[in-house]
Amino acid sequence: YPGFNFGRGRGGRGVGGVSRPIGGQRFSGLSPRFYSQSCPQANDIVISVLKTAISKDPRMAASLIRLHFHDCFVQGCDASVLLDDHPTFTSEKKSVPNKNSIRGFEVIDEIKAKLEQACPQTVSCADILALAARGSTVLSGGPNWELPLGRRDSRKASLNGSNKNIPPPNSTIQNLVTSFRRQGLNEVDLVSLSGAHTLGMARCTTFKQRLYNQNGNNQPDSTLERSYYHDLKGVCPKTGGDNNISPLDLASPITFDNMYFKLIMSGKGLLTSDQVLLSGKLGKTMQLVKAFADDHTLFFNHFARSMVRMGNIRLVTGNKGEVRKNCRRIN
Ligand code: HEM
Ligand SMILES: [Ca+2]
Ligand SMILES: [Ca+2]
Repeated sequence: YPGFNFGRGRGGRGVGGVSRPIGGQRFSGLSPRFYSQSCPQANDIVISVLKTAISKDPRMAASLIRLHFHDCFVQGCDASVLLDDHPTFTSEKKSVPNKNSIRGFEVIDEIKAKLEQACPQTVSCADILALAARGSTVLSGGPNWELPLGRRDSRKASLNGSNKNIPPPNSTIQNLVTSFRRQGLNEVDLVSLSGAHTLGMARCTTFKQRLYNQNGNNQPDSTLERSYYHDLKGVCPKTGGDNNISPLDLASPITFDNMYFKLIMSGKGLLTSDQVLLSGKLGKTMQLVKAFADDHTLFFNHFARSMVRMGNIRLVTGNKGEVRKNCRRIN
């Protein structure tokens, strides 16, 4: 199809060369068959490394899914999140949402090393993040989907973008909708992608405010269920313990299921940003939380679709990019 720049992994141009906004379902310039000639074993290699990593550390699946999210929301899905400090930019690893928080870099390095052996300088680090997120979802019991590939790696990172674009855990529902909309994602994407919190852990510092002073009146968040509130105080005391961790889904933290939404229905969402999907008085997100709590297939289908949409976020203009040899450094 003319103008589609098929398989070249640049994207950002719509039909007839007209600039399009990022994200959404608009054509991304990616293809699920991008590596079918150049590296047909790419996904198998990813899965085999993931299997070992997740069996050693079951939380790793969660951490890798989150890494893809934190990449895509900053300059698009270009592996900017993987870059270490460089003379011309500061690593995104130092941003407020990422510092002492994101993990999984060693697993990405291991996947990259195996892929460089099998197919030198072929599979981008940005695609590795997307493949690792999908593989982690599947290996945790979640949905599978056809994954568009052909992303290119950035030649810079944006610490500032990372601080600005990744929403904080105390976000209001309006903040969340705005933040997702800025990436070309809608309320449905917000709710389905938040369902990734069916896996993984969060530090005390990310939910402490809810326990002790949610509204500046030294009172807990009234939307927090009582017994859960008491349990959380045990993990997260008023002073200290900031790095203690608690599961985002207390019932099934290493299984990808719709338990997250059931817990929100009973006032047991961990973060403000989780609970406001229901309590924020926004009809659309409230209805979706209920629908996903009732129907796990509906959630799985939406999650898969929204992951593809998130994975398509890219810059409209910008550098040509490259396929990095080492995900931590530009070539
Ligand atoms: C809607 C806005 C979101 C907010 C405010 C948010 C916030 C957070 C916070 C604060 C943590 C805990 C971090 C820590 O304690 O260091 C976390 C963990 C996590 N987030 Fe989100 N998140 C959001 C959306 C997403 C999305 C879209 C995904 C993926 C599609 C995602 C996947 C995860 C996962 C899997 C974890 C657990 C990570 C681990 O255990 O290592 N989150 N999130
Ligand atoms: Ca990025
Ligand atoms: Ca779960």
